[in-house]
Amino acid sequence: MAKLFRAAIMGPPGSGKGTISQRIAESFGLKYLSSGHYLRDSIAANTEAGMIVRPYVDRGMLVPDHVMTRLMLPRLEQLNGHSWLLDGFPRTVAQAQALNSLYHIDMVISLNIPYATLSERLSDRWIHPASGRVYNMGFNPPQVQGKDDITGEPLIQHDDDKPEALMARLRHYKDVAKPVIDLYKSQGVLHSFSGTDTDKIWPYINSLLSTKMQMQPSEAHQTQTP
Ligand SMILES: Nc1ccn([C@@H]2O[C@H](COP(=O)(O)OP(=O)(O)OP(=O)(O)O)[C@@H](O)[C@H]2O)c(=O)n1
Ligand SMILES: Nc1nc2c(ncn2[C@@H]2O[C@H](COP(=O)(O)OP(=O)(O)O)[C@@H](O)[C@H]2O)c(=O)[nH]1
Repeated sequence: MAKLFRAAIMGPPGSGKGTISQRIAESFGLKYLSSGHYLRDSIAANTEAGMIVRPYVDRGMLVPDHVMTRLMLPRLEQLNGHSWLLDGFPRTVAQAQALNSLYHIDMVISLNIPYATLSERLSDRWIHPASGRVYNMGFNPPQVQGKDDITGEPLIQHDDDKPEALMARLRHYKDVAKPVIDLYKSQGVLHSFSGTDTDKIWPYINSLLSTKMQMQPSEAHQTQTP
């Protein structure tokens, strides 16, 4: 059986995590698990998890670590036997440590995108809430304006994508993400990408994943251990 590959993607809001994750999932067959989509779906469906996390998500606050790990780790258990890519989890060092205690993470992709680019992208971001499919009116517009390509259902914009909310989200992201990035750097699995265009960054990520996913477990282990 091929070696399972476990990866996570990090980056500020609007950095292209969702867009790149969709490409990775399609090109490499990894299961894509976005904690943000999961939380929003749970809230929309009024599940028990949704009711617990709603007060935090509605205020743009982070859900406490013990709640996040209690929700996400069983989801990963359901993906047993699959390679996966996580987006939005782990968000904090405590979440990364909880994940590390159960799984070996092969690769963490970190996206560094300038603030002006993030702000421009998010003001144009439209989402299909049921699937998490992401559109941008300039970069990847839907075939029919305001409608999801696959289902034809209406697209929505998130309130917190407005420029006035973005600066605070970004500052918060930097504070929380830095120690997580440092942790993965110290484990030798961090790969950072900078730029203003997803289409220019994507070939590098594509080729990195092609190389890493072809490696035998013993080779992969040697490169990842500092
Ligand atoms: N580990 C996580 C992931 C998500 N959230 C909550 O879920 C919301 C949405 O998460 P996400 O979709 O990851 O969105 P943002 O980080 O806000 O933005 P983006 O998708 O643009 O990166 C966050 O605001 C936060 O309230 C959380 O508390 N802890
Ligand atoms: N103009 C432009 N928009 C992009 C690019 N890459 C992604 N986007 C759009 O920018 C927005 C944010 O991307 P998304 O993948 O949702 O980022 P995330 O918040 O990190 O998950 C979406 O509307 C994307 O369609 C790019 O290279 N150029």
